[in-house]
Amino acid sequence: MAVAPPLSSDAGTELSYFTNFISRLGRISLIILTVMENNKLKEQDFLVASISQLSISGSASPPVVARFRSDSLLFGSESDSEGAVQFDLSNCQLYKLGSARSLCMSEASDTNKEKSYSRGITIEFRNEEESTAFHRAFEQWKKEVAVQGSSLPNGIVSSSASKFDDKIEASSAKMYFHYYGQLLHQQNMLQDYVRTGSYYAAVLENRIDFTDRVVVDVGAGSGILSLFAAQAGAKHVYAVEASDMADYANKLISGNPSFSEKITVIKGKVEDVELPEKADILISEPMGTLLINERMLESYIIARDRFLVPKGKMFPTIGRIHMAPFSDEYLYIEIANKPVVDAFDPRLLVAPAISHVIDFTSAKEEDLYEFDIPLRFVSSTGTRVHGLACWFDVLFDGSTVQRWLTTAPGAPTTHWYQLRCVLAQPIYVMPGQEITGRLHMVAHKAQSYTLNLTLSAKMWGPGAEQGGILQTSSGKLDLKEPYYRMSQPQAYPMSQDQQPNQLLQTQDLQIQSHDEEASDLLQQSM
Ligand SMILES: C[S@@+](CC[C@H](N)C(=O)[O-])C[C@H]1O[C@@H](n2cnc3c(N)ncnc32)[C@H](O)[C@@H]1O
Repeated sequence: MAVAPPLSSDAGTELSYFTNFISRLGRISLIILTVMENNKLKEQDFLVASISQLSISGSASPPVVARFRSDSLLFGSESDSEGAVQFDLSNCQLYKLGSARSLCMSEASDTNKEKSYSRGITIEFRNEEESTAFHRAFEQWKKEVAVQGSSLPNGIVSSSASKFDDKIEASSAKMYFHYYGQLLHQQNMLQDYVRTGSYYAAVLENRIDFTDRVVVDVGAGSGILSLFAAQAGAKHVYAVEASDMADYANKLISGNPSFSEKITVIKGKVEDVELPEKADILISEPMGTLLINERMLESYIIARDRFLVPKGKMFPTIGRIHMAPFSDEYLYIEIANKPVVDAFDPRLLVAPAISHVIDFTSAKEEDLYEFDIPLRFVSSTGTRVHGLACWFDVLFDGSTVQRWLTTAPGAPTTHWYQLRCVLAQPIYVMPGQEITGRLHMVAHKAQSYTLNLTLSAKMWGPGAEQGGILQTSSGKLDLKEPYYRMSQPQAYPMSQDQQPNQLLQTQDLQIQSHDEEASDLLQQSM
C-alpha cells in the first residue's frame, strides 16, 4: 500500500500528487490546468467559430452566436436575432467531443418510451476557455429551467424528482457529493494501490472487452477508470459523475491529447442523465465499507438497466460479503455494540468464513434494500466470541483474465480495511460448538444500513441433537456511524515463527499515513 504524502489544502499540490500517481500507475501524462472558479448565472451570448448540423444540411454562416434565452438555446448568425437552430433547454444535452468541440443534441418527443435524439449540431469554439465557459453556462441554464419547470400551482418549487432523490435524504446526498467533489478524497482512493492497481490490471489484461467498445464509467470521480478504459482501446467512454469532481475530470481529460477525444464527461447522476448511445461495458467503483455502504451499488444496477446492452459486461461483475465470528478481548474492552473499521489479524477469527454473493449483472435494485443472511459456523476453538467480522471482494470477470480485488484480513490492506460488528455481550463457545445467528441489514435514507446482528451458541456435547440454544447476544448497529480504530496499536499475541513487533511495525506505518486524516477521510468510509 502506498504511503500517503503529507496532506495539503492547496489544490495545486493535490493536483500534482494526483497526476504523479496517475502517471506512475498508467503512464499517462496529463496537463494540469488552473482550477475553475464558480460562475454565476448571467444572460450571455457566446461567439463560436462555427456550427454544423448533423441531420439538416447547411449551417449558419459565421460569425455564429449561441444565445441563452429563457428556456431555449439558440444558434444563429450574429445578425439573425431569431437564431437558425433552436434547442429546448429542458430536453437537450451537451457533450464535450474535444477541448474546443462539443455536441448539442435534443431528444425527439417521447414516442415509444424509448428516447431517441432527433437533432444535433457540433459546435466549434474558438478556444478551450470559451468552450468551458459555454459548458458552465449550459449547466446553469439547465438547472434554472429544471427549477422553473417544477413550479407548483401554489407557488412552491419542488426539486427535480429522480429515483435517487426519492430514496436518499437531500442532506445526506449533499454531504456525500460534497465529499467526493474534493480532490483530497479522490486522492485517497487513487493512492490505494491495491484498489487502483487492481482496476488497472483488470482493464488492461482484458483489452478485448474494451477495444472498440462503448464504455460507461459509473461515478467517474477523477476519471481514472475512464482513462484506463480509453487506454485499453475503448471506442468511446461516457464518464458520468454527479459531484463537482466532474469539472476537474473534464479538465484532466481534456488536457490529455491522446484520450480526450474518446472520453465525454457528463455531470449528473446516473439515475438522471441521458446518453446518446448504449454501452457495451460498464466500469465502476461503487463499493463502500462492507461492500454496500453508501448505497452506490444501487446506482450501478440502475446504470446497468438504463445504459447497458443486453448481455453487456460489468467491471466489477460480482461482489461477495464474507463473514466469520471473531474473538478480540482488547477491542471489546475498548468498545462494544458498535461497527468498527480497522485492520485486524485473521488469527482472531474463530471459524471459517461464509459468504453472501451479489451478482451485479442480474441483481435487482430492490434486492439491495434489505439483506437477511442466516449465519452458521463451527467454532475451531474454545473462546469468547465478541462479534462478527466482515470483509468483501469483487470479481472482474474478463474474457481473458478473471481478477479479484479483495479486502480480506491478512491480504494487503486497502482503504476499506475490514468491518467488525461488536456485540454488547460476548458468547462463550467450545471447540466444535455450532454458532448460529442472523445478519439482517436494512437500507436507510442516509445512504447506509441498519445492521441487526444475532449470534447464538448452540447446545454442545450430550443433548446437542435436541438443537437447543445455550446463549444469545444481539445488537442493532448503524453502518453509517462506525468507530474508526486507526490510532490504537493492537497488541496481538505473536505466533512463534513471527518476528516480534512485525505486526506492530506494519500498523505504525498505517497510523503514520492515516492518523491525521482518519476521521475526515473515513467519515464516509470510501
Ligand atoms: C468511490 S468513488 C470512485 C471514483 C472513481 N471511479 C475512482 O475509481 O477513483 C465513487 C464516485 O461515484 C460518484 N457517484 C456516486 N453516486 C453517483 C450517482 N448516483 N451518479 C453519479 N455519480 C455518482 C461519487 O461522487 C464518486 O465520485
